[in-house]
Amino acid sequence: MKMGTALIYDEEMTKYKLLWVDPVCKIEVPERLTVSHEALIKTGLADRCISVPVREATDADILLVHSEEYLEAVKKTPYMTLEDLQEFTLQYGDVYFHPNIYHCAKLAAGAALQLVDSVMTGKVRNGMALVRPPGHHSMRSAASGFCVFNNVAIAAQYAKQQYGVKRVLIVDWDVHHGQGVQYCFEDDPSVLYFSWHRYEHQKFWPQLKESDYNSVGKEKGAGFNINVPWNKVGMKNSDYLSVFCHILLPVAYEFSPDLVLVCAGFDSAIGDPEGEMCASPDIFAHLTHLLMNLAGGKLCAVLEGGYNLTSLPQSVCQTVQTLLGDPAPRPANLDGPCESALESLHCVRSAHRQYWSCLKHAAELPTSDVTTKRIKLAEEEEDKLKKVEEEKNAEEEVWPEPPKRVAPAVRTALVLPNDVACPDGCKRFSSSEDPVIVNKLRKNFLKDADDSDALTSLSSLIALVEKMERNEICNGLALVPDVSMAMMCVVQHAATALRNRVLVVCVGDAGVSSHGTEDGKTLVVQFSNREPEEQKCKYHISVCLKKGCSDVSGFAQAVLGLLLPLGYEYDPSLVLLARTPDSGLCDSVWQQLTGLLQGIAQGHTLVLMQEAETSCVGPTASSLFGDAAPSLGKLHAPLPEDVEALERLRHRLQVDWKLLQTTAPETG
Ligand SMILES: NCCCNCCCCCC(=O)CS
Ligand SMILES: [Zn+2]
Repeated sequence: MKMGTALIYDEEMTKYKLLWVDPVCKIEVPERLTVSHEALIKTGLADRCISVPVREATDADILLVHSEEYLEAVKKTPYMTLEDLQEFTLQYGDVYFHPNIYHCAKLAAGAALQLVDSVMTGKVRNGMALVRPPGHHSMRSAASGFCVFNNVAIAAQYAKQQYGVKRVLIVDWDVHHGQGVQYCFEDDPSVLYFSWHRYEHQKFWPQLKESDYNSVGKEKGAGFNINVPWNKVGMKNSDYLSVFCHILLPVAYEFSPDLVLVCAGFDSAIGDPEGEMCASPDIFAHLTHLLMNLAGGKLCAVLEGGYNLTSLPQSVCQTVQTLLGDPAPRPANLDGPCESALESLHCVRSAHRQYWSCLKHAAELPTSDVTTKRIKLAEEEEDKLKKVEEEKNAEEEVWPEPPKRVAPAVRTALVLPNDVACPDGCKRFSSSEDPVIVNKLRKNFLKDADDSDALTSLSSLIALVEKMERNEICNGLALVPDVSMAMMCVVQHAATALRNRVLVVCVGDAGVSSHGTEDGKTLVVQFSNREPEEQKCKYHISVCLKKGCSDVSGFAQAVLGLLLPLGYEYDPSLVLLARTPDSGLCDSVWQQLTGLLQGIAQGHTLVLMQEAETSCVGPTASSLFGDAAPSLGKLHAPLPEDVEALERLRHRLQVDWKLLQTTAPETG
């Protein structure tokens, strides 16, 4: 039941601008919206979306967050002279007013509400609103940071009030701290606010103590406010993905939101004069993908910041193309988080370990804050030297255009025994018996070479892999007589034919061939409840969970905090996902796994299942076809021994796999 993606845009929101000289505000220009919308049109993405009109937020909508006196004051601005507008602006910081900005601010908030309506009524699955003025800095009775009304905070309150939404997750990937959102929900356990932001030990705007990692929320809201401070500029894709895998996703799955709102600011992308970060626009394809299996796929992205008129439209397109379900591009060389990011990651995880069972075993804060101080002093020295350097070249950054993301003609192909029905939307696949393949199979694999249906399914499987390699088919599912044999067959074929690496994810106790793990052509990650004999090597990883995969939260944390980082760092061209009937995995967890893994290898996921598991064909096919996986519901605490085992395993593997690191290496 793949539903569409809403796109909300109205050119009226381009009709206000800065009317006087103000070096801080001059970057917030109407062109931000026009270049973004034009890029969506030029790339054909706009036409694939469902266009939803804006509306004006009503007074009642705005009063969900803001005070009457503030609203009444802003209402007067359309009638002000230029001098009055400048006078009025002076009472706030880093923001400007214009005769038409009140109108546009109502449209920006109204656009977010239209998006919530479209998603909550099931008219669309997800969507994006291109708006200005942005919202996440505005507070109950104050404008701030180019923001007038807090679009996303209003949308969250509206969703709770109008649709009885119990839990809202707000992900703020803008490079600034949305202090307005934090203040609005800091004592509210029904709204989990996550923000990363340039901080530089409180030296960066808005220079608030409460933007640091130890602001975790207040009273009942303690634990429901997560701040990830970036204490250096130049953060890259690895830093962003690490924080998603080791902080946001584990907590988000434990929280199990009914709705996800994104403060989609793109000033966290390379080239932006505000953020001065180095993450490439395609990272937003992955950030979006990683959120799309939460809340049954109900995701509303609302534009916040983004001031580089080249990286902004690129990032917007990457986000919308992922919302539409197109496969994400392969993440370019993820070389692990930097030391400063690891510091922040460590501090955030330890500040929140008392609130979230998935973080229970996170390492303590570095005991001697001497260490932290020493690191800080060293950093400050280093930064002073680099500062001049950075100021100069923030604007001169160059980066490659994000790679084209072509969705194959066929999305999902199934290799099924003739008596098993093919779910609608998917394509039944059987290969012409290619004699070359058949003979090779006969020779290498088949015990009794005349086992014709094994031969048929294996040769179809190989043919399917070749079509995936040629990007003619995106992903596939095969019901096979013998999962282990099929796995070995695909791995051996891939090792020779495919230019690239294969990630083998095995759920359950199928015998897994270690072929290709010695030279890294294959990475095997096996989940089971059997204690592994000594860990074989860097490319053959056994994850032992007490109750195997039947413990939802233990398995979920293993997938989010271990499998995903490994998969992203390994960056294979094919993901082989095999399950055996003994796996004990329930459908919804299996669908989450199948959904999440499609962010890797440009979505080339090949699922292998035992022929007997026909009941799992439907759920698997729907996930491969791009439907959001059903929510897992609130996760209870994983078994302590599982969390400890995962921490030990991660600690041991992080030497080889940098995306598994969660603490800064002990400084000497
Ligand atoms: N060059 C660095 C100086 C700091 N400028 C901060 C101005 C407010 C930015 C608000 C914003 O971008 C909303 S997303
Ligand atoms: Zn921003």
